[in-house]
Amino acid sequence: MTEDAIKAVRLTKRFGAVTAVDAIDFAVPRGSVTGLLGGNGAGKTTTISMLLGLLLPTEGSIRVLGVDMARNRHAVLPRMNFSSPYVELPHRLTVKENLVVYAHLYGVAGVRRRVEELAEELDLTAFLDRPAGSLSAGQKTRVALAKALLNRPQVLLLDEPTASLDPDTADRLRSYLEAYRRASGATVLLASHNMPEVERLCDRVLMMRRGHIVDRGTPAELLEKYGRDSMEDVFLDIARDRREGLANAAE
Ligand SMILES: Nc1ncnc2c1ncn2[C@@H]1O[C@H](COP(=O)(O)OP(=O)(O)OP(=O)(O)O)[C@@H](O)[C@H]1O
Repeated sequence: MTEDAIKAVRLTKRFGAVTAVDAIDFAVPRGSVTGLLGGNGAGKTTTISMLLGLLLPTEGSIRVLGVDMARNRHAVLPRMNFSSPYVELPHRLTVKENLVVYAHLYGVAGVRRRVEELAEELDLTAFLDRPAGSLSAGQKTRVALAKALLNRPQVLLLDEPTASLDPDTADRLRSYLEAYRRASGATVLLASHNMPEVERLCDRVLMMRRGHIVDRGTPAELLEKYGRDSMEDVFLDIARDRREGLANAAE
């Protein structure tokens, strides 16, 4: 059994003349929380979409939990899930109806109990019977995370999991994700622009720029490498390609 929950080799996606993801290699170790970072348009969402099988790679391969996604993704999709602010739940269904429908789609055992459990844990009970379309952005984000956890995924892909949450709710959600990871041993790949979140949650990060992975390591390794005190500054150095400049200045 491979140690890596996700392994991508020469993964590439082109949209016509645009190469959104350019022959990237990376591995996400089992049980890790790995941050996928990069500025707007770096290729994070495209990468996550390929990992989920929502977009077909132009070239390259992906293995998730040892399964080749090109050949056999249906063997592994039930053990995965994702949350993204870009995916809307059906608006007219209530929150509870949405969660029940998705739970059935995912083949969850004990649907009502699982929905109640998540509603309690993610503080959704006050609006379970409201149409999903009537929720605030922050409430939608929590419902989307509940949807992503219905099947207790072993591989969880999160695109901006705390976008549009107030600091208190975001903090509680991060604690919840940490507890979920500890209890389940799940692997998490997290795209985020929130660097304090990355420092708190991620064991390691992959830094993307213009379709390439331009650096990687643990947050501590990157802080040391760039001589910075915060991941925010490391992010800016990498996004603006300042490392060589810094290295030259140090010489
Ligand atoms: N369907 C598409 N057709 C054409 N170009 C696309 C398409 N999807 C993404 N792109 C382009 O691919 C590049 C990578 O986009 P992607 O959404 O993966 O970036 P991202 O890192 O997730 O950015 P953000 O932080 O802004 O969400 C961008 O240049 C984008 O315009």
